[in-house]
Amino acid sequence: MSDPTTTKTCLPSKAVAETAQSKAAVQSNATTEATPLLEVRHLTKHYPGFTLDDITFAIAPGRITGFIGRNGAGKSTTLKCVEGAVHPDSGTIAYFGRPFAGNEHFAKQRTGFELGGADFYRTRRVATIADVTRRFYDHWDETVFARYCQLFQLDGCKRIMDLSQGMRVKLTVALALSHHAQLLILDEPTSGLDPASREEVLDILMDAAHRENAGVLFSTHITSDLDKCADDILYLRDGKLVGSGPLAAFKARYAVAPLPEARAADAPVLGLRRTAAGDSALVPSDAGIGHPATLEDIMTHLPKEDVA
Ligand SMILES: Nc1ncnc2c1ncn2[C@@H]1O[C@H](COP(=O)(O)OP(=O)(O)OP(=O)(O)O)[C@@H](O)[C@H]1O
Repeated sequence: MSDPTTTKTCLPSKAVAETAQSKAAVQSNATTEATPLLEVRHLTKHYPGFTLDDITFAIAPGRITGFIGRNGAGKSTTLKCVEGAVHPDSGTIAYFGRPFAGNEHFAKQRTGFELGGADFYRTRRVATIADVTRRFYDHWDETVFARYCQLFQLDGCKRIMDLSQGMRVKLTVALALSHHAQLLILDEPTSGLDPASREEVLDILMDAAHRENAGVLFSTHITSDLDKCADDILYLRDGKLVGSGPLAAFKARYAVAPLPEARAADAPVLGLRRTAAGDSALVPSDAGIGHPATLEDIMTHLPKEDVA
């Protein structure tokens, strides 16, 4: 890779000089393998007409968790509660073994959030956003940020409102990754990206997890994102967690068969999908019929009550 200092940015030279905080310093605070980076227990949030209902999960070091669910399932509400932007009605949130309440600064120094915040600063320039962000983080690494600016071709002189949607996503991912976070929490980081850029972002998340031992939690509607890189899955439906744990084990629970075959075998029909070839049914894999379900199959076979 070429010299990152040649990246086209408007970054103040003083900030550039404040380069290379020691990663070891961050990792000296690292938790043990046994301690989840993030532990959410019984999280509940009520809105009129919607309840995020008793959500419990944990994020471990070195693993990527894909957070999926249909529009309005409650993914962003969950992530905003975890970030502290929304106050839950009940439940507990702990980062690195410490309760979030009372330890927010500790948690945020070690966590990279990408929850769409850059959109609030539409008239500001990329370099200004970077400047504000670097002041907050004790372990901000200018070299890393410059490298991402170069990789993503981010122009520091541009205003947020003048960036494409994809460039905004790349900026927020770059900001999240530039302070040696041990945990990354990203809301739809690949939305609006072209396929090549999506691959770049996913590769970066995989590097963070598998080389740096960071934990990653990210929401997406793109099931191929998860097929590419997720170790674990959280599946929300109507505010309830209906699936969690290793992705392979989750998928192995399901099979897909033509509806008549499912009926003939007296298999429980968990979901239905209308196709040109006829109705297809999502069934438990131990029914012994059909073919293994893909994640896309599981997501697109609607619960029977939603189809009726
Ligand atoms: N501030 C709010 N006030 C009232 N209702 C809200 C608020 N924020 C979210 N909701 C509601 O909570 C529900 C879940 O929304 P949320 O944005 O968490 O879903 P999501 O899974 O992230 O959806 P999408 O995939 O479309 O982004 C929706 O019914 C939404 O209207």
